[in-house]
Amino acid sequence: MGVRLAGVRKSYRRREVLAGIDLELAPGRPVVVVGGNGTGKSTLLRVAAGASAATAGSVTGRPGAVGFVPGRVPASTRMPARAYLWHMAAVHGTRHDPTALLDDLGFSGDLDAPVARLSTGNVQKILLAQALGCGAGLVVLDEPWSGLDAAAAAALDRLLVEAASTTALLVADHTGRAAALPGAAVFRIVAGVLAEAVDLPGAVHTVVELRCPGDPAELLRVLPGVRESWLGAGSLTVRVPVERGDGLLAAALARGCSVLAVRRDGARP
Ligand SMILES: Nc1ncnc2c1ncn2[C@@H]1O[C@H](COP(=O)(O)OP(=O)(O)OP(=O)(O)O)[C@@H](O)[C@H]1O
Repeated sequence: MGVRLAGVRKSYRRREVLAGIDLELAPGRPVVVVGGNGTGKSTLLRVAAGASAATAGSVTGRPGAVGFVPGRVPASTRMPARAYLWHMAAVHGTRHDPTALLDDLGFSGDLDAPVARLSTGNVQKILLAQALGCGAGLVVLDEPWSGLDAAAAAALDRLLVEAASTTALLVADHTGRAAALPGAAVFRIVAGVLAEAVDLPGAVHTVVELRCPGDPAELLRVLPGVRESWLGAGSLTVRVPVERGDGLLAAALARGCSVLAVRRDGARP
């Protein structure tokens, strides 16, 4: 059994960032979250990893040890790198040598220097080593390729392919590398909920301009297949894969929208 997020919501003050996330994380099906800045990727990852509490909903089946690379460097990294790795290994309750992955990743810094004084790429390698080297049942990685040189990035590709078959994996990534993992399911967060898998390059889309009653964010949660949306003066424009166009139109009409324009948008690069 994997890790299950059900109806997960997260608000900061009155702003709801996650508005009902349902997600299953299990070995063999790495889940990749892509999308624009501020859509809630890091928030979702923190909640899944147990680093932040959901406002509502549940996360069940989370294993005792979670390997987590946060989007921001944690304060504990004032510790020397070696001490930090052993500290994290103790936190994870593992007997694995936490420095073992550093060679694979091409770590070139001083293990006795405080993590915070290492170069950006070497800090990232320390964070990856503690997350991937502890035998965790769940690994959550926020932009794991960030700051890595080409050799380290390729090494991480290999490590993740290996990890994904035995470990539940949740990755936020804008480089496109995680989406290439075998069996990857790719999602976007649209209006606080997970939207369907992102299309492969070359997919043909329909763009529909609508005038709709009510809250557009609320509507976007129920319109099927939306890949992108734009708010105009009194209109909402959405892009859907061409095969989802009819379903989108039917759902929009059922919600009282009128259709202002429909165009075929051709292949995207
Ligand atoms: N601790 C916090 N307190 C208040 N607001 C927060 C906090 N963390 C995130 N937010 C807000 O929640 C929203 C989602 O942020 P989040 O970092 O999850 O987005 P993201 O998709 O990971 O963005 P990016 O691609 O820029 O990293 C943003 O509007 C952000 O300002």
